[in-house]
Amino acid sequence: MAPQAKPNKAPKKEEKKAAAGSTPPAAPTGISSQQELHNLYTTHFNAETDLVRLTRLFAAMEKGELNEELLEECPELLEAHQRNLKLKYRKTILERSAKEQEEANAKKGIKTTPAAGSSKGATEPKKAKEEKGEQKGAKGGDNKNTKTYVRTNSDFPSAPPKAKKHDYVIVKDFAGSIMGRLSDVFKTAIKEAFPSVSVTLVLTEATNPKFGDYQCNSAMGISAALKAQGTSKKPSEVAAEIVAKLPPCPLIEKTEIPPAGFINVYLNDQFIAKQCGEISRNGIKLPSIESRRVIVDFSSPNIAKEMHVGHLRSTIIGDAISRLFEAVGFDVLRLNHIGDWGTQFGMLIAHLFDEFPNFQKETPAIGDLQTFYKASKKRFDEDEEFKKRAYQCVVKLQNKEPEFIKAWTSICDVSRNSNNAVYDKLDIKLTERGESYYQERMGAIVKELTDRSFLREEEGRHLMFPTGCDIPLTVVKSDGGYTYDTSDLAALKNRLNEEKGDWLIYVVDAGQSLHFDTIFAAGRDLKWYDEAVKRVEHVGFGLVLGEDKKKFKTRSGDTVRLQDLLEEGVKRSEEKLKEKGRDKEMTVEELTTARDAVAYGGIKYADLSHTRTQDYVFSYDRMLDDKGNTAVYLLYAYARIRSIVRQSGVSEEEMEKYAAANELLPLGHVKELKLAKQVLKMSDVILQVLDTLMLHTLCDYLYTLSTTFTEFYSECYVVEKSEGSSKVNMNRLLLAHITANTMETALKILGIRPVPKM
Ligand SMILES: NC(=[NH2+])NCCC[C@H](N)C(=O)O
Repeated sequence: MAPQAKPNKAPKKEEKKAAAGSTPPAAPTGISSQQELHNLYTTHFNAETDLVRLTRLFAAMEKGELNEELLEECPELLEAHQRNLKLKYRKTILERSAKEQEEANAKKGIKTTPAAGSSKGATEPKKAKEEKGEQKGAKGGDNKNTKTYVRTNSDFPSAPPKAKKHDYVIVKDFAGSIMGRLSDVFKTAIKEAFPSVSVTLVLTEATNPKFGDYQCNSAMGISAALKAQGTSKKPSEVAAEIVAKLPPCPLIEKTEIPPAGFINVYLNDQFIAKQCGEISRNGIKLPSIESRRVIVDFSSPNIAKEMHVGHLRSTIIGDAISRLFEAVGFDVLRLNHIGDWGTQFGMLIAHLFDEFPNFQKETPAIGDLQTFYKASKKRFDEDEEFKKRAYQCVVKLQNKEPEFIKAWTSICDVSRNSNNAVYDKLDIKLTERGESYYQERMGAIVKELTDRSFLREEEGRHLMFPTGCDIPLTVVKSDGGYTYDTSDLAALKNRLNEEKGDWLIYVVDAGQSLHFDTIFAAGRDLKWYDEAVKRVEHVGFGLVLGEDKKKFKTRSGDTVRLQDLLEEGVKRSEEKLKEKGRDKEMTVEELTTARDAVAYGGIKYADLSHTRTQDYVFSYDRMLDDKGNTAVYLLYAYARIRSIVRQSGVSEEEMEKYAAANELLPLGHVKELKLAKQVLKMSDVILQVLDTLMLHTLCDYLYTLSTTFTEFYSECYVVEKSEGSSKVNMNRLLLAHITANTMETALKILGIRPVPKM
């Protein structure tokens, strides 16, 4: 966050050191133990220093102005503060999921004690909306090919709790979505069999092949709902009645009802053969979803401060989310909301004038911006005259005086260049739209809030208190300046109204969840958007930790430069490949491609394969391990499948010909079927990730896909050799081919470059 105001400035580090380290007054003579007294004085003196420090922190805390910089003076408090933010974040998530559970139970007729903070009023609108959704689904159902299917969270009960309402991700065409098609028939059957009860469909993948491929677990809920209506029916009876009403469905081979009342669903082999045939003819088809204009705010580092690992997480996650949206045909605007405005530019500009007086004529050779920042900060803290000049620079910059704009641009350019180097390496595309972009718009926001009486003045500051939020937004500071809150209000309105975003996403560390909750609450209070129509959400993530489980830092305790981190990854990845003797089998270009794919893919995958909301430990050794759920493993697995296909000697054209001539890809071996079913799950995984924005689900899927391939390949020959002659099993070859294609699609969504040779 670009600090825009620093009212209760922390004392200079040097001052602090001097105070704590100065010699205590000499002890009076005549005391038995001089040393003891000396110690006492020292303790007292240190306690007093501590007291001053804590009082200052306390005062800031009371004003709600505690920031990380101030907290750095007290590491314990800083840690507690961060823990507190995280706990608050988790609490919100838990409360929301409790509320959802309560709503689901209410629908099933199960009574629960209301969760804290939930009310009747809160559950009702959702229900009404769901009913509206159902109607929409029924209406769209008239047209066979373009069904409108309104998904609700409960279609994927295994999904993590939701943060926001998701009812408006509308699937137009199921393409390969097995879950979608099964939901459709089960919903129809339930509605027909039990028109009086409204329950949410519970459909899951079977956890064990003993229970079939999928399971419908709605009978228990319906049985409970019927009981509440005065009818007694065992879940197994309910299940039987549902099954009796199932419309004919080519997907289903058979169903089974164990005594507990589950409905086990077995997929039809013909259907699998048909789907696989279609994929081998037409390629992987992802479900088609009603197009959305999505705005993804990610990466968003601050100028003048090096991009750090937190920004790296945002960059990797935000890019993968954007790629996912692009893959399903959304209109995506990738925004880099960089911190390029604020009072810190005063000291940077003043320093630039001194260090590079010629900056207007030639590009200043600032080199490392972090060093430049540190130097100017030191002067700012130590030199009153410089500080005064820095403030004047801020005013002149704000007045848009050309010389100052030029200086600001030069500084931004340096930062931009070093960030772009990182983006280029990682194949990341972003549109830069930093805080400065909202300058004029912030004025308009303040006017709107004032005119509509949303601001309250307190000690010269203009605050907004959004409904249900503990901490107000500081819209105007006492010195008349704007804050991070103001720019985010302006950005929110701009993205909703001017950019016409249907879905706004902010990929920012979980520590800022309070900030975003408050901003979004303000947007709703101001009626800028309706939650039922637009999805606006903070996609938070945990910290990056070092192998010591502490915040990721260099040995000397500095922030790790991303350039260095990437370089180190490349170095280690090359060493790894050489260790395996790959350099002897590949050309120099092939080795470089593989090296970079492993290094950058490894870094991305290590991040994406961890549950987003949790902290994760950054470890080169782990990410470059070729065993387990890692990018290296997947890249090897992928290259191996491609090589199996290549070595069969069957060309792409021959495969295409075969696929065109055979509508079905008949598969009989259990391992063939297992692999085919895993391939066919891709669409459902995509839909699930669209709902949750939890990319580790896609990683898990990929990993299972490649281990399933290994199982298949160890039992099923693609090329059968007997007595000098060899015969290619074309169905298996095509199955291998579509497995590799599926992997490629998924890897690309994750932003990982698949390489045909490793
Ligand atoms: N719209 C936003 N606030 N986006 C995120 C900005 C992140 C901010 N620059 C930081 O480094 O913490």
